[in-house]
Amino acid sequence: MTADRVRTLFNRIAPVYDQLNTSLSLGQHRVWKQMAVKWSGAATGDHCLDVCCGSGDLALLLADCVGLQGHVIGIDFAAAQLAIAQQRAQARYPQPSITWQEGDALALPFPANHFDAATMGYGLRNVTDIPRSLRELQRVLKPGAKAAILDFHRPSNAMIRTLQQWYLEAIVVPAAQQFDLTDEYAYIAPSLDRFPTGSEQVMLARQAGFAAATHYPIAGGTMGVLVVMKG
Ligand SMILES: C/C(=C\Cc1cc(O)c2ccccc2c1O)CCC[C@H](C)CCC[C@H](C)CCCC(C)C
Ligand SMILES: C[S@@+](CC[C@H](N)C(=O)[O-])C[C@H]1O[C@@H](n2cnc3c(N)ncnc32)[C@H](O)[C@@H]1O
Repeated sequence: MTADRVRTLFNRIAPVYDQLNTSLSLGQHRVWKQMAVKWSGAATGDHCLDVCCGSGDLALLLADCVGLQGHVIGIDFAAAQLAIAQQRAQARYPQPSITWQEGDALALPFPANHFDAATMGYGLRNVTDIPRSLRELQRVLKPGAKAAILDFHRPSNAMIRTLQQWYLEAIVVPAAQQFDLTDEYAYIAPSLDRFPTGSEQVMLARQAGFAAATHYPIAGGTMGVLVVMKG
């Protein structure tokens, strides 16, 4: 799938993206995102980056960590997703210290060695060049800084893999049908088939220049968090 088609897909699903995530994961996606933010090491006063921020879930959680003394930049190339993120942030008091920026994860508009921590939630599987995205993430982190990359993947356990595929086919795609988004949500399954396993992600992270990389399976192995650190 080309970058333009990915952008179009996420612009199209933006109005119902959050509500479907919540209903389809029974609210668990918030827990998985909180885990990723915790593992990023973001702390009070930090300057953090949320890559492929979408409607802003992880950026808003990062902002809670860094407080008003810190700052978070959420970057995404789907304007409709960023508009939702902006609305959600503006509904908060006090206004979180976040900048929403339209941009490409494959060419981050930031200097090298700039961020204290970063997150990427369900974004790495959707970029068109995973090694380049990892190299960009490594470039913009400060030495010693970490990033937590949360995403789905195919579990190694055959029974859980079958259950995951059943859930996607029998629950997720039919649920999207009510919003005429069947094709958009049917994209998830083949995207999982193409996505590297946990150990492959670790190898890709090391090849991208990260000094350390560990993959933590969560949600019964249907997802995972790749925690990387810049040397
Ligand atoms: C926040 C979640 C998914 C984000 C997401 C990621 C994508 O790449 C998409 C692509 C196209 C359309 C939508 C998305 C998208 O929303 C996770 C929660 C929502 C999931 C759709 C729920 C699916 C649950 C998993 C398949 C795990 C099943 C567990 C099994 C029953 C053991
Ligand atoms: C599944 S959403 C994840 C959104 C959010 N991180 C979350 O956890 O809900 C994937 C996001 O990645 C964005 N995306 C995909 N490829 C991108 C790229 N090359 N540059 C910037 N954003 C990209 C899409 O526009 C979409 O908003």
